[in-house]
Amino acid sequence: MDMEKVNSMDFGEFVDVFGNVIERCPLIAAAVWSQRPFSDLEDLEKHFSAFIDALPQSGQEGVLRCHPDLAGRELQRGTLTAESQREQGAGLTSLGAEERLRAELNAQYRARFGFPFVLAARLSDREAVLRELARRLHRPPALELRTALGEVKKIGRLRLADLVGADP
Ligand SMILES: NC(=O)N[C@H]1NC(=O)NC1=O
Repeated sequence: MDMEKVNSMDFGEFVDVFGNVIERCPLIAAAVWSQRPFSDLEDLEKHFSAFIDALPQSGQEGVLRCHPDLAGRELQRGTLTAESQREQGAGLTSLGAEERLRAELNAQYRARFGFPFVLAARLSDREAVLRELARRLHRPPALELRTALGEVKKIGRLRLADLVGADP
């Protein structure tokens, strides 16, 4: 799909295609549509990021809360969005002690910060997820909010590249 095609999309089509660039936040795609035309993929990506940056803290936390737990119950139940399923399904299924430790750390993280632990799964692997969970769990909340939003943007960048980089 090229940029000319993206810029020619009507509102409904744009939200259908880009509505899950930010997990379960089609409102962001809806707002970005108003800012077309986009010069290239990077420009499109900047608009998604800028929208997130401009949100008040409650909105930024809301964006994070729209994410499923990483390798959590939804992965096992198969109720993730198609994008999340692809990202998490590849390398994050595991059983037994590791699974329990990850669930426990995910729960501690959510209890401390009030949003789920978010990490771009496609740029990571099982061991790194556990390492990062343990490391980020004890950081100051303001710093952690910034880091988590950075991961949301990385996930969005990869999803956009899948969509726009793809052949028509
Ligand atoms: N919680 C969390 O990080 N979720 C995700 N990460 C990712 O790469 N895809 C997701 O759904």
